[in-house]
Amino acid sequence: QAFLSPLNKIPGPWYTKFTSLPLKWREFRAERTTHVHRLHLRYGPTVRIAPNEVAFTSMSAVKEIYCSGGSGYDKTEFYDMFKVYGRRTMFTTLNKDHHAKRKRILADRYANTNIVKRPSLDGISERAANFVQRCAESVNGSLDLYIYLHSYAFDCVTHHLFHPYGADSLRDIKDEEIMREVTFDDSLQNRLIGYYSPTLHKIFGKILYFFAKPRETPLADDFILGTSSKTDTAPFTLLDRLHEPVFELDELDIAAECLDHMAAGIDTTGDGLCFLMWELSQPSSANHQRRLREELLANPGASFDKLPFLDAVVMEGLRCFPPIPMSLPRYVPDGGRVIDGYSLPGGAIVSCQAYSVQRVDESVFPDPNTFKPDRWLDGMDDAERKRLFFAFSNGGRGCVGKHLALAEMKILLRAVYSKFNTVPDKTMTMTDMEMSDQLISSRPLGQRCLLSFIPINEGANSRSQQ
Ligand code: HEM
Repeated sequence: QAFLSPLNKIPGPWYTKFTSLPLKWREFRAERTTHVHRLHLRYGPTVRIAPNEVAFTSMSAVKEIYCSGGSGYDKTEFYDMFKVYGRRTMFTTLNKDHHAKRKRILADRYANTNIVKRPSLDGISERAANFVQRCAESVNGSLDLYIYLHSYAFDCVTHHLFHPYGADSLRDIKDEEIMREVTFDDSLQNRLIGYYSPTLHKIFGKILYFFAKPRETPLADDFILGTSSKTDTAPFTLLDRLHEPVFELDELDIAAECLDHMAAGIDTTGDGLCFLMWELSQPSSANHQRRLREELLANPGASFDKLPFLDAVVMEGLRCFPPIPMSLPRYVPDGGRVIDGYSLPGGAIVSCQAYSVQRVDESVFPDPNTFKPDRWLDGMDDAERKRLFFAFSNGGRGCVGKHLALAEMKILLRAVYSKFNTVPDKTMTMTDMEMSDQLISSRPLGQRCLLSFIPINEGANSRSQQ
């Protein structure tokens, strides 16, 4: 059968005609993203990565797979691994009609007009101030950003879901424990075995426990189950919307949706900021850090979304270090489709990964592995760059939390870099910051990121403003 597959015309290593084992091996080793990227560099923008799976990086493929008909092709059962409390949430619905129904309920709370409302933004700013307080306390030592940026993201996302019942993990150790439980989860291998071989997982589940831990988040479950039943949260919150009787969602549906959004909001924003601040702290970025500070100090009253260099820094951070760098798998619809000139049968799995989409086409992103915020300030070809920006995916199933995430990132960076220089702690190694893929997101391998915060004194201020 392998010899007759319509995918045989697609470039790729010979073994992908017969087996997906090399790909699965990389997944188990938390290295899928770089494996797929290397295949793109060797075989081009379209590459076969397994007998029934093809990866793309072109703009036309992104449009076809993720945007055709509004929300693109249906998701694959890969997303079953993210089901919570046995329920399907907006993120885990596979079929686009089911998805559209749920999105109609939720989208309003994530619209930019809702995010920029005072009580929503004030909550983010307060949490950024709590973070800066941590930085100030660490002066003359170092701060583990990995921990505290995840705390910041946890506090911000739960503020948006539950205010006034959001978490306060930057100041309260009990809430920090919840964040640690979610963030230090190590269930990748266990969940992959459950997905690829449910029978093996069932038979050896108990023995497996000692080698590959399942996902267990009792503290987070308690927090969500306790909080999602509240009916008096602020009007801008997601929970307020979910409780509207007209939607007829039961308690478990509501809890599952909230847990999903909480998880979606912690690692993504936390890791995105972590990789970005690490990069900004490198000697090679000293100039970027200086320019960022100059812009912030020269415009103390400007809105966080009206600062061009800050925007460029965030865009370039998400381009170089997309928190979800990995393939977002979709099924080719019945009847088959042609993508980038290749005929694909219905049921084939196709995907794009942000890490490669944002790197492979060097005519749009020259010198793709270098962090260069200025590329986003060059008016030429701006539309091309934005069309290939895939960190939040694209189309109707793209990230609903995008505006919230961008507000959190910019408000935090403004608060920090208006007050401090950052440099890496001497104990950090480059290996600590290598990508370690999880099911869909990637985190720093060492799960630590120590930086030193050096306050900007008045003298330095006036020098940098000259
Ligand atoms: C920098 C931060 C973030 C990045 C890079 C990011 C990226 C993404 C990506 C790539 C997807 C599509 C996943 C797929 O198709 O499999 C997605 C979906 C989603 N994101 Fe985010 N995200 C971020 C922050 C957030 C935040 C703060 C929230 C909010 C609470 C959030 C909630 C969601 C939800 C609910 C979905 C599912 C959307 C749907 O299926 O319609 N994300 N995100």
